[in-house]
Amino acid sequence: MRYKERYLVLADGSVYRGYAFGADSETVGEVVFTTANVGYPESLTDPSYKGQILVFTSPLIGNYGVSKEQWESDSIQVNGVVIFDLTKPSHYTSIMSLDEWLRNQDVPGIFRVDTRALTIRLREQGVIMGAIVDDPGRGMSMINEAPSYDSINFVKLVSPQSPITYGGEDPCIGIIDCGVKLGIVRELVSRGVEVIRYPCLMWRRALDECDGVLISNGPGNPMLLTELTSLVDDVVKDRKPTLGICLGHQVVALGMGARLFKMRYGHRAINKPVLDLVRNRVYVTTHNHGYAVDPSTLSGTGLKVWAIQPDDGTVEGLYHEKLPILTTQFHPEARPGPVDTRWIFDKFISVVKGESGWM
Ligand SMILES: NC(=O)CC[C@H](N)C(=O)O
Repeated sequence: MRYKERYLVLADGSVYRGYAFGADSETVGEVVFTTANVGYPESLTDPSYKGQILVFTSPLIGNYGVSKEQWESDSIQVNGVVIFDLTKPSHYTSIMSLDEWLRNQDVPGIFRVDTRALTIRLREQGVIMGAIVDDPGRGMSMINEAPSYDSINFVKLVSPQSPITYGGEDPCIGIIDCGVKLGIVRELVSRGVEVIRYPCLMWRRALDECDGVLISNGPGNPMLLTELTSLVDDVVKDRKPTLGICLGHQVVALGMGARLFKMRYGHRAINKPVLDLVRNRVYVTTHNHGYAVDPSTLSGTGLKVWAIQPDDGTVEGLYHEKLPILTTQFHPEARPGPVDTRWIFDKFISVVKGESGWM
């Protein structure tokens, strides 16, 4: 089979040549990379990647195909996919190839890109807008016409329209769903509790109806979510046990008065060490974020750092001195990734039941 040529054009004018796979369409998005060497179905369906073109640094992607249990939402969420080598799948659970899946879901991919050169570019100069196109001449005008990634409220696009209930026993956990990964829902459901996902602007109902709330992960620039600061005010007022994951961690920090910043190229990986400063332990964790909390702005917020990323010192976890609030910048549900931090869900439920405190 002959593949047609396709191009990844970056906003700085650089052009990477490759071949087309997936949908026969073109796209624009923020170009980011993940170093995860497995878990491509989970990453591609993670709503936190909405609006981004995802580059896999691992050279072989697609070798075990796609199966439904791996999906973190009901569709592919990335705008486009960049890989080095595309292979035919071989796995007993696979129902289709990566190529077919992207085609079915109208998501374009490009393979045989020099992903090492591209990743060095993104690491050194930072993430950047880009386009996957068949005609490289069109790339720059598409990028110029598209709104920049940082200016779009993607949470609105991935938050559910109405509550979704999963059966279970007391206590009830309300997920304030800014684009929750199904892995987080599964972690809670598997512990036998009642779980309700609420549209993220319906937090008042979540706080009224549930015993504890989880503010979920989600896509885009958290600094645009100013309406969610009222959610944090209500969490403070109600004193309900709260867990914030990734975007949820950023929303809590923002609502408490801390500031956030955009990282040069973020953390997207399944093997990032996180140092637990309270327990003096290191966990290997899953990450997908491009923004982080500025630790110099935490004084006076009541928030304290309990975990950091030892390579660059980024804040990885916060807790409140007086209120039952804990947050993680990393993903305790993993999906994909190691399960070192699943205990956070056990702890959350015991805090909600009043059996222990967070720390
Ligand atoms: N996984 C997430 O929740 C990502 C949060 C936010 N969109 C960021 O990139 O930092």
